[in-house]
Amino acid sequence: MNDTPILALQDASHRYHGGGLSLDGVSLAIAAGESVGLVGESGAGKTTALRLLLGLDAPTSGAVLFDGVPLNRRDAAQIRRFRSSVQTVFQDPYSSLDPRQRIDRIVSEPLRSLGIARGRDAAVQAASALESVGLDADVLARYPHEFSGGQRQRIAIARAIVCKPRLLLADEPVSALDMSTRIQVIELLRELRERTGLALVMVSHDLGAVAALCERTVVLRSGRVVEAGTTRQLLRAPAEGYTSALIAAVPRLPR
Ligand SMILES: Nc1ncnc2c1ncn2[C@@H]1O[C@H](COP(=O)(O)OP(=O)(O)OP(=O)(O)O)[C@@H](O)[C@H]1O
Repeated sequence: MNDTPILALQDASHRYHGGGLSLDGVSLAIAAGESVGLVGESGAGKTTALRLLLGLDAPTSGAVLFDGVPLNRRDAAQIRRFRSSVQTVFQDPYSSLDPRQRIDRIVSEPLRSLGIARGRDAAVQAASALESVGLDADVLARYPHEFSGGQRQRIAIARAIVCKPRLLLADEPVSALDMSTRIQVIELLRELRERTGLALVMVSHDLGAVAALCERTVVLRSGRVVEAGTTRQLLRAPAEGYTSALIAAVPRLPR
């Protein structure tokens, strides 16, 4: 069995141009099939950590390791492997789908850009990805504006899983949705993970969503990890006052 994490931050720090440290010596590893929640108050560094994990920004010091090897944006072969293994879902399903493209083009885009499939093969795989998020193949010829927020987030998830990645990085994937849609999308992500073994890193303000989806939770404050452990343990008996305050800020959380 291969124990090397799929993706890891190794003592990673990051500084935006002209600013202070947005991330300060963070280590975090995600192994196959794991689910990790990243929580913390606004400005804690959650999105920065996710941007480093996605290779969108490079750490100022420390490293991002993909399958144990430092991620190098200039290594085209590695980046191609990375993109077929690590996919992402963003917060806003209204801005994340190109309004001028039909759903079949949107969902099959990773297959074409990664050279995995084209034409009829890509269409078949897109239809299958849509089916696995609970949408019929008849949505393929339609455009994003014809769908609700929850349906759009399903389409974004279909696009993310069409190339059968090992890890999904999700930045507030349910925050823009109303409560009942939120529960459905959480249930969909949970079911996808169970069925495919997809690993998940989720940034969320919603500790209820983290409790439902993530076995482990990492708490960030001012760019540092202040607490990390199983989500169950952390929610029941937080070691840090900061974590207790985050929990107390959530109106109704299953305990
Ligand atoms: N593009 C940027 N340029 C300069 N500073 C930035 C930039 N983006 C974020 N920062 C700063 O980096 C720090 C971490 O921000 P980050 O967005 O990672 O936090 P976050 O935990 O995701 O917050 P939120 O929950 O509000 O999205 C903050 O102090 C923020 O002001």
